[in-house]
Amino acid sequence: MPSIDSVKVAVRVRPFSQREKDAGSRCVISMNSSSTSVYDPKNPGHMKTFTFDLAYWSHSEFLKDKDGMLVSAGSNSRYAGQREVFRDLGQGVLDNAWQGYNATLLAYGQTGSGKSYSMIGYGANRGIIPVVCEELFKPIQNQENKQYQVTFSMLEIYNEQVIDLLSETKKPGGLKVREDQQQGFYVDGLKLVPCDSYAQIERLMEQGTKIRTTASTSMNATSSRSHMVITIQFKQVQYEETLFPLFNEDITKQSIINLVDLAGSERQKSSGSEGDRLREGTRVNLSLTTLGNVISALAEVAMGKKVLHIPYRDSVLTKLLQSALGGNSRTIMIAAISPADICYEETLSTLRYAERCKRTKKIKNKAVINASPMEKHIMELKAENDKLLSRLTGLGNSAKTVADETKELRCLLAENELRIQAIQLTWGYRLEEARKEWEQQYAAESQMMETFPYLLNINEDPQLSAVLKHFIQDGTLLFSRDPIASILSFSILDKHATFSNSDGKVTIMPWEKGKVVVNGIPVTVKTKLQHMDRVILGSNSAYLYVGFPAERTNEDLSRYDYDFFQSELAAAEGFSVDKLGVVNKDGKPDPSVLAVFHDYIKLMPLVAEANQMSEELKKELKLELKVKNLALSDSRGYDLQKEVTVKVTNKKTSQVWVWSKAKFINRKFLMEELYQNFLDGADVNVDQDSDPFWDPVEVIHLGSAHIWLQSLAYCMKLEEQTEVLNSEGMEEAILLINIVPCSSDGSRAFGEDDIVIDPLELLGRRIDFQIHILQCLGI
Ligand SMILES: Nc1ncnc2c1ncn2[C@@H]1O[C@H](COP(=O)(O)OP(=O)(O)OP(=O)(O)O)[C@@H](O)[C@H]1O
Repeated sequence: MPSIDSVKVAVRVRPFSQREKDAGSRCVISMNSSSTSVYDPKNPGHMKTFTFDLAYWSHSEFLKDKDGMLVSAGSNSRYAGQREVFRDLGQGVLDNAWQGYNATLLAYGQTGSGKSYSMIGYGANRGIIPVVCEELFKPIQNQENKQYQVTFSMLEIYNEQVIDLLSETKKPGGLKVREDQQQGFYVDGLKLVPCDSYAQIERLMEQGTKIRTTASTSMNATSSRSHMVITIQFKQVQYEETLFPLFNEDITKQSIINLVDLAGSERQKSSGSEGDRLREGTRVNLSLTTLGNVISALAEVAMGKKVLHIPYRDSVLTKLLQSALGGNSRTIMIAAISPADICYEETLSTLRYAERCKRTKKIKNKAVINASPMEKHIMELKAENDKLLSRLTGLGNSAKTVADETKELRCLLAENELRIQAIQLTWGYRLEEARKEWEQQYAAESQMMETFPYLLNINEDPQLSAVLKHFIQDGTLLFSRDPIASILSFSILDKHATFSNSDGKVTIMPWEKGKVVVNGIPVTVKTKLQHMDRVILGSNSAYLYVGFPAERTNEDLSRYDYDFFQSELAAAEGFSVDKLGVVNKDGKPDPSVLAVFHDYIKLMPLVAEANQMSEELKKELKLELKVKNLALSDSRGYDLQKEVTVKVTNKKTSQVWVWSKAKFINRKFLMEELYQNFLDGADVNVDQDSDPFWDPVEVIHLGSAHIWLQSLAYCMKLEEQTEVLNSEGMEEAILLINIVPCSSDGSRAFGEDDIVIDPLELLGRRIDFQIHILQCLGI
């Protein structure tokens, strides 16, 4: 009997991050039973309320217990920890699996909103995936007369390519998604590893995370741009005593559990970049956009509208999740949100997305108890043997022809029995092989760690940090793009740097043009490394150097996170919180200054990568981060006094334009797409209108400045002045000018140190200046 079930939606709000705390963020979320309200920080009276199946308050009222678990602080606390979330959502997935139903769990939300925390977890706070896997094996160990077959697979979808996270061999272009009448869509060649214990799954997840980290570095992307799909196939096999031993096995149920950690949702439309003409064209995350379209179409169906086409086939993710979304699976979505006012727009869009999912509830997926193709095959063979047996029994022994037929039937019977045996043997054999493989890998790494110094990768995504180790064995290690060295990284040159390990010392020697930074300082000569040195190779590959075992103490490696590396680099380049100035009465930096600082260090590696891509693609551009002073209160009502922008200079024509942070991030995705095509050998000659590096719309050439006299309601503020040589070799000034409305009394809303230029003054000098208007606020 098919069971009718629906899509379940839960929302979870996390605690403030350090950045949000530093920036003095306010919480804009409140929860009451299953309803979640979000307040507009710019218009506090305005509130929007959503109702989902479940709402988890994980923002406050918690404490850390002795094992490091976050638990509720007292009996009145509303805090929902990992245990509560598992109880409501994970347990259901498990129960489904035991009953033979498919189940799918999706986590949706902007980068850093807590998707991985809920799905995978951090340290003692284990998420749904590990607990589901562990719990799955518990009853298994206590049962007799039953065999349970669990296979595990882990894949990543990045830019519509499927990467097998359990396979060391990387297929160019990724694995293919194919369609089969019976199975639907499946990934051809995906490694399905048989498992018989939770420990094994834990190791596989570790291994998968390593490959994910390598892939994320080589593809020049953080994990927040890829979807991770873990699939567990769970098969229950019952043994029954029968007269014929080979017919003992009876496969009862099979369930497929998909656990999906989706890419950061803000990538759908990099908010704040709406005005950008290139935004619509972005295919940065086709899968996430298509998922939204599929959900919308399903929601329309649910509302009784006629929908001719549900676009499952438009992306890899929706192909793989087709049955989960509209068919044979029970589906749960967790919408992860940040509590902070600065994330208001993203939070609202996450909740709207979740609301659309909720509407698809009415679709009522038809969950059906499954039988696998292999089981079907065994059943067919058994059925055939049943027939052969009854024919055999019906035959007498007398006539010769009958004797011949009997012989033939017995042969067929034996053949089928052997086939059944082969299928059944495969499982045990595969299980043993898989176990041997991971044991070997584990032993090899442990031994290396006890012998050699190594480089530990540091990633922006905490899930992917400190998972890769590059051992520096006796002799030399060449860091290169060579895949054999398993260091495939963007902006790492064919010959980048050489590490040498001799006489108990490790040194690094950059090759010509190979960018190497140690502890924030660029190095060009052979340099000795000390235990815990921070090494950045190329534009953005960060590693912590862990010295010889004798040098190690019990230091806390987690202190050297990605932000630490970037802050150190920024400080070495002369940028620090102190330099930004603004302090409060208590002498502490103003939260807005901290926010600008965090933005700056977050954008630094991205700008370095963009410059690297520009160089390789011969775009002749120079990108630089600039901290811009905003008016104390500007037309957008921002109370920030500073903002980070990216200034782009065309080195050939000296044209200059400035991108907002959001626009730069959006453009950077598009640059990466172009760069990936370049790496794949495709033609990357695009016209200027579709060139993500180029931004002619933003550059307004004023042949003369007199147009500004038409409206004296605006003032111009000189941001920066650059002297350049024009095509005739004459010195020319480029003024970066910010235009803001004058306040009503005619005074200008600028800080004391700002140079405010009068349009009239410009008019007098129009012949001497080529003027690029960079931002026209409020116009
Ligand atoms: N419920 C929670 N309780 C405590 N800390 C949390 C919670 N949710 C998230 N965090 C913390 O917030 C940070 C960001 O969370 P997480 O890595 O899960 O985000 P994400 O949405 O998966 O981001 P990405 O898209 O980059 O993978 C982490 O440091 C995590 O420990």
